[in-house]
Amino acid sequence: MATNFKPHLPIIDISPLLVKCDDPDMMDDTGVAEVVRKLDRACRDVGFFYVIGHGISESLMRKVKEMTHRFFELPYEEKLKIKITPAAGYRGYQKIGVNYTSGKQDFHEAIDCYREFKQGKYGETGKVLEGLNQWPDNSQEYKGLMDEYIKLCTDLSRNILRGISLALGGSPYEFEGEMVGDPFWVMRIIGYPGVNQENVIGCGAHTDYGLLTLINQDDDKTALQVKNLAGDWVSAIPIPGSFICNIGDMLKILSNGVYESTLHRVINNAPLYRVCIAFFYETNFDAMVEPLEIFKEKYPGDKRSQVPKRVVYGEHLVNKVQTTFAKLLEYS
Ligand SMILES: N=C(N)NCCCC[C@H](N)C(=O)O
Ligand SMILES: O=C(O)CCC(=O)C(=O)O
Ligand SMILES: [Fe+2]
Repeated sequence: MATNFKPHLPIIDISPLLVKCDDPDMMDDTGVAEVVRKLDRACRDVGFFYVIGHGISESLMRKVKEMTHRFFELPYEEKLKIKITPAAGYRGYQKIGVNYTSGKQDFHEAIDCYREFKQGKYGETGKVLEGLNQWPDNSQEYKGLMDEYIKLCTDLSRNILRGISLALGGSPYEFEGEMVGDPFWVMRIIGYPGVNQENVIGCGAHTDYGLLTLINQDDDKTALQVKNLAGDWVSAIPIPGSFICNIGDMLKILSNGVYESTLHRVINNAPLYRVCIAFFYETNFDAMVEPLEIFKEKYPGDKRSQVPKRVVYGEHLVNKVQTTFAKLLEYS
């Protein structure tokens, strides 16, 4: 890494927030107030930031990526043993070209996972995603590691959202009430072969669907690009040990449009295979998501900002999944 390296996205050390995150008066702490101020700036300016001081060990983050590289190195026949299908609740492995974004094929392969839930819990909408996550059966180790990782990412997301809740001028707990008390999560374990052409897109431009995303990416390739306020694509250069954190569609709605979900895409022009583990922290699956009263009062909105419409999160997710995999049956 060049010594004059200057990332385009803010870097936020959230350790002061984590120390105090169970104290309702955390905002009285000057360290917390400083983190909150930085979160507000980052969420208003670009909607993407690096998180350091997050308490998840760099060795665990690295192990997750190493095991993922090992999985994608397996022969296709092996990987296809845990193939994604509608009957499996859209959980499991998809080969390159199966995933579509805005009607175009993406150049990545992935394992998709969702929080598991009891059959029937979320009615007709939920049925689409019913099933158990699929892991290579010769690797209890991978599943065990990822279960631990998911637990840590869930706690971390909730704690970052306490800071974001304060940043919006609320109590620390605005994102833990009725709509978010039982958070759903999604995880995509993604592999992008290196390609030598500018026009092969690893993942087309999109916003994320939920509240908050935590991205754990390889340290030695730059591929994720973020659209900034000026409309330019800026690279999210890897910072070892950090997560890249970004805002999703549900946070935009809950915040009454004060924080935007930011467009991003992936182009891996490196000669090397890149992996990324994207963890998506979401609202309750069956939540009717609409701007929170407190933020409607604080930010009545001006003519520029369109007030976001309300949506049942599970319906938003299922719509996205079905569009993404509209061509799935042609591949099985
Ligand atoms: N769960 C989330 N956020 N997944 C993001 C995937 C984005 C690409 C997908 N093909 C799409 O068209 O949305
Ligand atoms: O590969 C990445 O860095 C990001 C992937 C992503 O944006 C997504 O899966 O939603
Ligand atoms: Fe994304």
